[in-house]
Amino acid sequence: MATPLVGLVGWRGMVGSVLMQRMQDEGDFAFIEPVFFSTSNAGGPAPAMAKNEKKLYSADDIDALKRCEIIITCQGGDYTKEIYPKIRAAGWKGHWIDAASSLRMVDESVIILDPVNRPVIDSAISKGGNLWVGGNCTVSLMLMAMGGLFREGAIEWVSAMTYQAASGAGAQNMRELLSQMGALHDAVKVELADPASAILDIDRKVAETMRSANFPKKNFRNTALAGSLIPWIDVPVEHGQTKEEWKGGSECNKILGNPPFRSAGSIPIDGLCVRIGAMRCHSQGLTIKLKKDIPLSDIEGILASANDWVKVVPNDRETTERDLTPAAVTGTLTVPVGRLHKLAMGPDYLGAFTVGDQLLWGAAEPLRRMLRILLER
Ligand SMILES: NC(=O)C1=CN([C@@H]2O[C@H](COP(=O)(O)OP(=O)(O)OC[C@H]3O[C@@H](n4cnc5c(N)ncnc54)[C@H](OP(=O)(O)O)[C@@H]3O)[C@@H](O)[C@H]2O)C=CC1
Ligand SMILES: N[C@@H](CC(=O)OP(=O)(O)O)C(=O)O
Repeated sequence: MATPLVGLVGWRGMVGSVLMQRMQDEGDFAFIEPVFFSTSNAGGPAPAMAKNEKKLYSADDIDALKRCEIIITCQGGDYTKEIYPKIRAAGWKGHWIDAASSLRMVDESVIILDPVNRPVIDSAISKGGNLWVGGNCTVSLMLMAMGGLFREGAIEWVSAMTYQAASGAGAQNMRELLSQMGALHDAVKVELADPASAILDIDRKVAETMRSANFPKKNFRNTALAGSLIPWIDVPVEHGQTKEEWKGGSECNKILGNPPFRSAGSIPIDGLCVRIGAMRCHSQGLTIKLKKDIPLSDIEGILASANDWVKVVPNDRETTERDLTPAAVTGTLTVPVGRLHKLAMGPDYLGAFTVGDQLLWGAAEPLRRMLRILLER
């Protein structure tokens, strides 16, 4: 391919900014002619990565979008729902790479996570596929961690209990989490400075503060996250699940190229999704029913060999406290998996805990890797 025009939409948002940084880190701009789009500042200056296309185009301008051989969008689902049908109706045959969930489950899309499903991607490319959608962050991070056991066909079912960061709810929610932390600290800072103060007085003041009307909680739908948690993510769907929980089963099976979730031949994957006060790392406690008893040392080898980013953390206290936390993982591509041990239910039940940065492998990284796969064909 000659240097292709690649349209970038949503590049200044939270996911888009992480994507731009990763593309710069990996030298991706050397292989493309970027064309930057905006929903709010058409005609303004494009960012520093621009080469010949120095101004921002309107993200609604179908003719400008159609010039691009590849479009990457992190603008969000509403944008995708409006523009994708229009650009296809206008006859555009280029590659659309999307962070939003809107097109994940349509027949013609592939959910991209190439360290896990490169054969599914390659097969779609050979058949002329041109719609590539990043997976849900929790799903992608679980598959990056457990990809080895899925690849070996060793898993009968998975229950994933999640501990999801504020970033998954958006930039405003990250800010609100910090405001909540600050408000709680402010409420008791005098008592904290006095070593003789009573801890139960501090606790009572903290509880009163998080329940008070002026506690900053608009973005979290009037619920405290700091000092608390929220066991509900996204809208309700069928079977008592939230949409985030439904994505676990539906998207995992699609990524792996299995029959659809809840149909014969698919892997049951289900659990409860919970928002906690981490900034941008999602964690998950996994219960895995294996098809047979596999020795723990073999399991560790299978998991560690699956891709270059998964890291098996020994099941000891010191290493776990050091390496298997959001604080250790945030801002990195490493996906540690640890607490590996056989559960009391039997030798074919595996317990595991994994952590991953939901803006990297959970959002931006699969998109830029898909771009490179298309450029390197
Ligand atoms: N947050 C997440 O964890 C994940 C999100 N996604 C998907 O990515 C989409 C985008 O998410 P996210 O990046 O969090 O959304 P953001 O709200 O951060 O950015 C979306 C757009 O908002 C506009 N915008 C308005 N004000 C600002 C501002 N002050 N700073 C930056 N941008 C601003 C920008 O468009 P413009 O430049 O045109 O004005 C930007 O592209 C989501 O809708 C979702 O579909 C996917 C996986 C994970
Ligand atoms: N829903 C996820 C974030 C997200 O954007 O997911 P999706 O890409 O499936 O819409 C969370 O709250 O953590």
